[in-house]
Amino acid sequence: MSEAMPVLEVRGLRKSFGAVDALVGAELICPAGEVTALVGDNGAGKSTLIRCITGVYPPDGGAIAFKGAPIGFASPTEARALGIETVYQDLALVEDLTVWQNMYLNREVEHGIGPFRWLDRRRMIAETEAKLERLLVNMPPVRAKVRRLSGGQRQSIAIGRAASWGSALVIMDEPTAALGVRERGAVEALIGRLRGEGVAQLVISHDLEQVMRISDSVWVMRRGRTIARWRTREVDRTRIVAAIAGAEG
Ligand SMILES: Nc1ncnc2c1ncn2[C@@H]1O[C@H](COP(=O)(O)OP(=O)(O)OP(=O)(O)O)[C@@H](O)[C@H]1O
Repeated sequence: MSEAMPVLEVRGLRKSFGAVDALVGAELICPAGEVTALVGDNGAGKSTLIRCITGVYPPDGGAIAFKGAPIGFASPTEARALGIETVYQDLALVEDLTVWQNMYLNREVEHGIGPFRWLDRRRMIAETEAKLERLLVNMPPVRAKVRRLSGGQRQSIAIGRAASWGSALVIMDEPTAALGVRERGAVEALIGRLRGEGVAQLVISHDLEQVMRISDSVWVMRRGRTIARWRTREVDRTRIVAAIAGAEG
């Protein structure tokens, strides 16, 4: 399908919850520098697939390879350590903290040795500015509390944070579902910029217009299975809709 190096490759993934077979043969390839769209009806298995990739759920069968090496993530921490970051719909930002504090949440930089340690506030502020300025069009003040930011700014901060930590793969669950047209445009621009930097991005979206605008390939899931995959430029919306509904594949 693609000439680019696959950062992530999923083969025949299976996962059941009791009697519910959530995944019965999921496939996925996410190449570097590409936006891979994952689509499918409610309950198709998209979230379960992402949770298996990121170590939240152990799969029952199948294989996941990251940069060509097989992985069996035991925890989300391991996935993060390898460079897989996920932006969930709730964004995991702390409203009462500033932009820079959110950027360094659980990754605080300290000065000094032994008991004589303190947070290197100045460095964290400067680095947040440097990292986000490169990616964001309308950069909010890094000292502003997240509570005061617009929905689009929050989403951009969450994606920017995910991308800033040397991530090879950024996974986004409905990144613009709650946004207006302009804010959606800003987030899509950010996704475009990350693509230019060689980051592999996996985007779950119900918005097929958006899928056509931003993705390089589209993977369709239905009832736990990958049933279709295309290069985006070689498919149209009608065919994707038909596949989601089960008329194809
Ligand atoms: N923790 C769980 N326990 C039991 N069943 C689950 C669990 N998580 C998901 N399922 C079931 O697995 C199937 C796949 O669900 P999943 O959430 O992965 O679909 P989805 O494609 O992400 O849907 P949506 O677009 O609504 O988020 C569904 O039948 C769902 O009810």
